[in-house]
Amino acid sequence: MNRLRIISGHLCPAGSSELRRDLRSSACGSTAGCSGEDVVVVHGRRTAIGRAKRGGFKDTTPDELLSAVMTAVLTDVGLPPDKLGDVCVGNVLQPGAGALMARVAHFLSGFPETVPVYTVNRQCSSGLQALLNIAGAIRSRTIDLGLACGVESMTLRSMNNPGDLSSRLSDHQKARDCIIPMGLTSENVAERFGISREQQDSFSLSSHQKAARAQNSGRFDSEIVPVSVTLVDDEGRERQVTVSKDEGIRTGTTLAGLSKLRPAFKPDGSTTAGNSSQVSDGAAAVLLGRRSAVEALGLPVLGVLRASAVVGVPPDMMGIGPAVAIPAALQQAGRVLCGETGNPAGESESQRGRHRSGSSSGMHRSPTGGHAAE
Ligand SMILES: CC(=O)SCCNC(=O)CCNC(=O)[C@H](O)C(C)(C)COP(=O)(O)OP(=O)(O)OC[C@H]1O[C@@H](n2cnc3c(N)ncnc32)[C@H](O)[C@@H]1OP(=O)(O)O
Repeated sequence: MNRLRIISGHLCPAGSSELRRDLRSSACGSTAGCSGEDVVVVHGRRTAIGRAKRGGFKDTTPDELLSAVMTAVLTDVGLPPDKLGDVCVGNVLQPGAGALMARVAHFLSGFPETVPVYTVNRQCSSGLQALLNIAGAIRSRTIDLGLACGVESMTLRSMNNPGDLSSRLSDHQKARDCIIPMGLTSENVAERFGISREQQDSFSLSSHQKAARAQNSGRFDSEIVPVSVTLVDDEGRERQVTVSKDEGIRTGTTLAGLSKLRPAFKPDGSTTAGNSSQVSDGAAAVLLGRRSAVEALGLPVLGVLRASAVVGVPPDMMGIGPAVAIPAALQQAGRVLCGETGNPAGESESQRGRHRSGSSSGMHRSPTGGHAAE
């Protein structure tokens, strides 16, 4: 709820101040202005985010991580699994986008075979796509209740295998751009939008500081499902640990420390281990339903899904996706970001037009789309 309050504080109503109040009341599950057909969020849990290859989940398979959150969400609200109309799992790296892994997790969680499960891969926004798929099935009345999940073990799978691609790739620039390593797409964004190393480091510092404050004051505790796992050390010795804290947060981060780090992807670049997104292992699950069905079962309502948007962006700077998709989702919901001119990072109108007409289909290392839901 606190996060929803903070996010709603970033929004300016497109028309009147009444809209801001509407967002808050619907986020609180109030019935004011609501319909029984609303797609509502009932509950959600996640694992801690583990450091890939060196963290608490390095020896844990993703079906176990997924099963931990699937089980916790239903147990918390007392919902028998046979009430679920469908389960959708977002995954990028596991073979077959994790289809086998998801069905195994499903049975490890005690779900009956009559409840279906499928997986979806929309690169970085695969978990969000799972949520929108479940929401779409609720809206079309295919199901009443569904579980949307996301899971990744970056320890067990590599991002660096592009698979089988056409030799004609080299003839087409956009196609060629799809295999640019993500670190270099980050360098492209920094260069093209003039985001200096200092700006990246100071954003990273403030992100670590905020996350550390939240962790230390226990704000993440209720959303994290503690997972007990076996860890194997370098000598092959096993020990049991319970992972319940995010491992990527560095409480001792300083600007001086960040500024000493070498560029990770390009000798004269500005993306470093300190200001990059990290390589992680973890899982999350969210229970969604039609308001009428949710209320009939006496389940809580955390929020309402009002709008969403998917927008394609150029593959050589795929990281700008959210800057284009969030305003599009807000526009659909009749809201705008405070100070937002609809122009991500100072692009020209013609650039934006090109992005929007771009493909939204994901490619191996360079996702091409942005994704947002409100
Ligand atoms: C939508 C999307 O997110 S798409 C993007 C998907 N994700 C990616 O592409 C991942 C991009 N990131 C990466 O590939 C990796 O994080 C890399 C290559 C940049 C760095 O990988 P690693 O070397 O494993 O990073 P790691 O976190 O271990 O840090 C390496 C060193 O940098 C230094 N360092 C990292 N963070 C900090 C910090 N905040 N302050 C000071 N030093 C730091 C430390 O010396 C650290 O070594 P230590 O852990 O032994 O102390």
